[in-house]
Order: sequence, then structure tokens, then C-alpha cells
Amino acid sequence: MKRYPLYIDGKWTESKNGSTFEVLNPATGEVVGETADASEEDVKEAVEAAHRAFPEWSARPAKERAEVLHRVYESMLKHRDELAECMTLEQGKPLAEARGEVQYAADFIEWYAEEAKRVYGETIPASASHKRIWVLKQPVGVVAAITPWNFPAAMITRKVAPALAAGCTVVVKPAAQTPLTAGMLMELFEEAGLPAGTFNLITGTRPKEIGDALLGDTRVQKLTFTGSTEVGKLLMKQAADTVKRVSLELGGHAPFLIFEDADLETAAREVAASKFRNAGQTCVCTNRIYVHERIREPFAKQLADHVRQLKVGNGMEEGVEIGPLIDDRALEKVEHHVRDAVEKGAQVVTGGKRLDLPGGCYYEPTVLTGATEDMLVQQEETFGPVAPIQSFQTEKEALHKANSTPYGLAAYLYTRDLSRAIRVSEGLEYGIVGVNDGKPSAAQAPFGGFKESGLGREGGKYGIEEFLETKYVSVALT
Ligand SMILES: NC(=O)c1ccc[n+]([C@@H]2O[C@H](COP(=O)([O-])OP(=O)(O)OC[C@H]3O[C@@H](n4cnc5c(N)ncnc54)[C@H](O)[C@@H]3O)[C@@H](O)[C@H]2O)c1
Ligand SMILES: O=C[C@H](O)CS(=O)(=O)O
Repeated sequence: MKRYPLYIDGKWTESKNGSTFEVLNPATGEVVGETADASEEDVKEAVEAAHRAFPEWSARPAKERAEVLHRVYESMLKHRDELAECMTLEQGKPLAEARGEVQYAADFIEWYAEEAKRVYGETIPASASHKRIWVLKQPVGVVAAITPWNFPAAMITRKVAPALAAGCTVVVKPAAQTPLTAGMLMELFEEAGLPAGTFNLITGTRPKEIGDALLGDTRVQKLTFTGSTEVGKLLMKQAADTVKRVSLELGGHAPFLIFEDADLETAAREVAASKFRNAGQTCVCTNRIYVHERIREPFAKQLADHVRQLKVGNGMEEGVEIGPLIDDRALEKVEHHVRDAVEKGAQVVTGGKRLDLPGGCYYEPTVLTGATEDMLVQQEETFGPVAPIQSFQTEKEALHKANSTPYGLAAYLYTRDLSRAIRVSEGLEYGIVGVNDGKPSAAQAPFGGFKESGLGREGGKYGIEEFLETKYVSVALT
């Protein structure tokens, strides 16, 4: 069983009050680990360590910062199976997905190791002949990073990699459901030779207390948060008190538009790839499926046939494709959404109930037809393996329905008509659009949302900008 203290100022340390908490396996309910339960005092010490470490780390040549990140990248790949197993034990995703997440998480480290050396400034022709103007990019300072449970590795490296590359120092607070993967990552960063205080890890079961301590500390210049829109709004308000820079990666409610020229088998495969990844617990999962009325029935059959083949079970078993939901509360939300849909007239084509496997929070991968906009599945992020289908008649109607939500993270469409693909992609009010592609996420692309799905971008050349300030210097020649 894994056990991790806090990691503050280059040292593993118990929480000030000595308290710890257990980590449960969502597939079995068994205890799989234990970590320290931080208090406000521990958070203050972590921020102090990050503040103290900032001058040296930010002054290091970018090449040296890049070399540390490259060592972390190599180490993650070397320890991929151990990291994946740890992730599956505490989060539940199937091993194959967990191994994929380790690679995805490592890709951010690699990308920002390279990006560190390309933080360029510029010169601007001054309007006065005796003046010179140049623009600098400088690290913002101490960063507080708060991350969710559904991608225990990637949501940390997608923040820590650009922050460290830019010369910032960080305090990371992972979700209480998945602190063990964070601890393993911390070990790899420590082995890579990060200076003390550069990366600090705070785990705990009192997120508000920890968040209040981070957001209330004037030494913390930046908050980068990934999680629900509800909590994101709270933190954005809190950050205003000290005008902290804020990056928010929030909730999604992705539509998938299937046009009448779609290849049904391929379209069903892409919808399933988007919908059922991590048992439907990703921010970019398809939540709403809009199918042209002429192909609604054959598409629904195609998708249901595909879904019935999916193997549900403990993610530690090779071949399992759908693991458990993270906890009972998540399971009850999915049940509530399906019950509400059926009560309002939806039909269950396959699935539609919890799976009574021993100890776990399992729900059958489900396909519904006859969905209508008044149903909860069409209004809220289900965050579970439920695929509600409804039909549309025109492109304009499909686009209107797709955009009729406060969310704007990811959207998808399937068509073989290039003009339609371009027209609809441009019309979708979303930060990420997959055209015939149900899994568009990649470390080199700018991941982020419109509207209430967030602020800022993570990944690609854009992601490091979130950790940089822009300064210009004007020199009058004497
Ligand atoms: N846009 C993205 O990139 C992205 C990625 C993953 C997950 N998400 C979203 O995250 C949600 C699922 O993750 P979750 O259940 O962990 O979300 P959550 O908002 O409940 O928790 C996210 C993190 O915030 C912490 N937290 C909760 N309340 C807090 C408070 N008052 N003050 C400070 N910290 C607090 C939690 O402990 C956790 O570490 C979904 O809505 C999903 O769409 C978005
Ligand atoms: O759920 C959140 C992740 O950001 C999804 S992805 O793996 O980045 O697509």
C-alpha cells in the first residue's frame, strides 16, 4: 500500500497535526493508500518555500530548467506501468487508458522542456529617435495549482510543466480521491533534481481550507484550476481580492453532430471513443448526440451494437474497457439523469442501470433515444457512461441546439462534406472541435473552453503564456 506525506521545501513531511486520510479503490472499495491531510499551517509553509525558491529557479538559464524537465519525461516513461497501476487503483480507469494518460502527461513535460528555451521577447520601433523599446517575458512567480481526480497525472503535468519551464515555482493540491499518483510524480520530480521549494505537494480532505489559504496569500501570484465550473466560479471570485492571474479549465457538455452523409460505423466508433473514455468521466466527453433524422434509427442501432460489446469491470483486469465511476455520489447522479430522461420520454436502447459488481460503483454503458432538451442529460454534465440521442432536420437547427448551453469546451461533428465541416466548426461556440475525431486532445494543442468552460489555454505554445508576465522597457538615450 502506498503512503505519501506532504512534500514541502524539498522534504517529505507529515502534516502539522499529524493527520492522514485513506485512499479507496472505486472498483472494490478497498483501501489502496494513505496520504497526509494538510492544514492551513502546512499550506503557509509550502507557499513560503515556493516564494523562497523563486528567485533562484527563475534566474536559472532556461536550458537548465529544460534539462530537469527532460529528466522527468524520461523517468515517467521508465515508470509508466507503475504510474498507470497506481492511477487505476485510485481512480478506476482501465490500465490501457491509464498507460495512455501517463504518455499524455509526459508529453506535456517534453513539450514544455522544449518551450522553455523559446520564451522570446521583441523590440518595438520607438516613436522618438532617442528612445528604444523592448518587450520582456518574465515568470509570474508562485503558482497555486488545484487539480481534479479524473486525470490524476495529466492535469498536474499540464500545469506544472509550463509553470516550471517559465521559471515559476508551484504548490500543487490534487483531489483527495487521487493523491497517490501525485505523490509518485513528486518522487520523479525530486529524483530529477528540482531545487528545494520549486515544486511543493499539498494533499488533504479539506479543499476549502487549503484553497482559502492559497488564495488568501499575497505571495501566490497565479491560480491555475481544473475542475467543475461551480468551484471555478468560487475560486475566480476569491482570486479577485488580490488580483491573482487565473487560468480555469472547467466543466464541459459536448455535443456530437452526426450529419446524413456520415459513415455510420466510423461515426459510431468516434462517438463511443469520445463518450465512454474514463467511463464518461472526462470534461470533453460527448454528452449530447444530435443525429440527422434520416439516419437516427440506423445510427442508434450501430452505436448500441458497439456499446454492448464494451467490457465493464475492474480496470486492473486486462481487456476491461469501462471501469467504475469514482464514487457513490457520481453513480447516483448518473442514475438520476437516466431516470429523469426515461420519465420524460426517452427510450433505453441498451444499459440503463447500475451493475452490481462486488464493491464497486459500476454503471452499464447506456444509449438512450428520444432525448429532448428538457431532460437533465441535455442540460447538465452527466459525467458518466450515458449517450442520449436526439434528431435534427437542418444544419442550422443542429448548430443552434449544440450552442444552446453555458458550456463551451469541446464539440464534435461527423461529415464527409468539407464545406460543411468548415462552416459548422466555425459556428460552434467551443474551444475544441473534433471533425470526424472523437479524441482531439494532444499536448501540442491549446486546450481550453469558451463561455463557462474556462479561461486561458493549456498545452501548445499558448500554455506557457499563462505563467508569464509581459513587461516593456523604454530607454531614453542620453
Ligand atoms: N476543462 C478541463 O480541462 C477539465 C479537466 C478535468 C476535469 N474537469 C471538470 O472537473 C469536474 C470533475 O472534477 P472534480 O469532481 O474533481 O471537480 P471539483 O471542482 O469538485 O474539484 C476539483 C478540485 O478542486 C478542489 N476543490 C473543491 N472545492 C474547492 C474549494 N471550495 N476551494 C478550493 N478547492 C476546491 C477539489 O478538492 C479538487 O482538487 C468536471 O466538471 C469536469 O468537467 C475539467
Ligand atoms: O477531462 C479532462 C481532460 O482534459 C480530458 S483530455 O484527456 O485532456 O482530453
